[in-house]
Amino acid sequence: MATATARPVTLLSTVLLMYPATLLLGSLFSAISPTARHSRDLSGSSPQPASPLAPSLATDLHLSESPVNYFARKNNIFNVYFVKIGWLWTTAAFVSLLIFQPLYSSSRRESSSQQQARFRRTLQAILRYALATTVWYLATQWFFGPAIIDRGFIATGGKCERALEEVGKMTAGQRSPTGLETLFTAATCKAAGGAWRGGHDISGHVLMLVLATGLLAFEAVGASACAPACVSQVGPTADAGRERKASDADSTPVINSNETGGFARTWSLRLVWGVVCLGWWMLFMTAIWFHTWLEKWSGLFIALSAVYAIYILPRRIAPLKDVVGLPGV
Ligand SMILES: CCCCCCCCCCCCCCCC(=O)SCCNC(=O)CCNC(=O)[C@H](O)C(C)(C)COP(=O)(O)O
Ligand SMILES: Nc1ncnc2c1ncn2[C@@H]1O[C@H](COP(=O)(O)O)[C@@H](OP(=O)(O)O)[C@H]1O
Repeated sequence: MATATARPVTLLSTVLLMYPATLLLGSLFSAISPTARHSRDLSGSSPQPASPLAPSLATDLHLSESPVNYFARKNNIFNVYFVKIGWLWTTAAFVSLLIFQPLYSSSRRESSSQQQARFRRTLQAILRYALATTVWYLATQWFFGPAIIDRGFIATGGKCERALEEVGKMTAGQRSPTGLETLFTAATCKAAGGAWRGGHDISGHVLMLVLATGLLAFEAVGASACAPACVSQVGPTADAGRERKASDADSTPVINSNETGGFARTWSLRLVWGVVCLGWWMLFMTAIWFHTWLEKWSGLFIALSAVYAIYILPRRIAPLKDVVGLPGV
């Protein structure tokens, strides 16, 4: 058992390297692509120096207003309907695994110990999802007030520029607006027409996309690895499946439900891998068009640490494994 889990640790850690590789590739593309260079030329009026190491292309260069590339627009359809509600897609894909993968739900007859094992496995999968969700939520949505990303931004000297000016004008002579900046989050700042500038703005896109694709990929690989064994266990449904092959004419309700199960199983995996692939593509786009190197890498660092802690560390630390489990085991 020890060797069975030890080998994948190295393999899985290596697979995680595809994330930094994606950011590197994106930054490289951004540096050498004539289109990206053209974007930088257009932004000559930007207050920020434009280089792959300098603050944000799209965030500061207003690519959403004069986009050269479709994916450099903040309002591109994939950003609006996929990334901006990315955790909803992640949740839907994850839930589809729980419902349709035989690892978690099975129509075959089981002993009570098998049922208990399945129940425990499902709870552990939900716990892994809850841990990843908590990281996402605290980092990007709420952390006893503004999210960690927003707090980090303000702590490193960032502020809501235009909005502060407005508030400053309104309250001139009455009270200092300086303290107000801590009241803002990136979302409220932008909603108030302000510009979120100055500090270290950890990329929420990178953080969420790495966390979501990591979570789904590990869970899908685990569920797929088990699928053949889970489905081919001897049992009434499995027997029916074999009969189905022998005689197509002899369809029974059990056989149909088996077929429906296979269809749902396949499509739930397709949904998961679809979300993972699109997530990776949008990560690549963020790497090319948005943020500074450091902001992308800090987003990556937080997300990869979480993925490592949830999916790889338990392979090394047995008590942790007993609690969160491993996908497919
Ligand atoms: C101390 C203990 C605290 C415990 C906290 C527990 C938190 C549990 C939260 C439970 C929420 C579960 C929600 C699950 C269902 C959903 O997914 S609904 C949410 C749908 N919303 C999204 O998917 C939003 C995703 N978008 C973002 O996160 C951001 O837009 C972004 C991608 C990070 C980018 O942000 P920008 O503003 O564009 O920079
Ligand atoms: N791949 C992508 N496609 C479109 N917009 C992106 C993007 N990656 C980042 N952005 C935009 O860049 C800004 C900073 O993103 P983040 O900090 O989450 O990485 C956000 O702008 P808005 O907040 O104005 O929508 C976000 O929508």
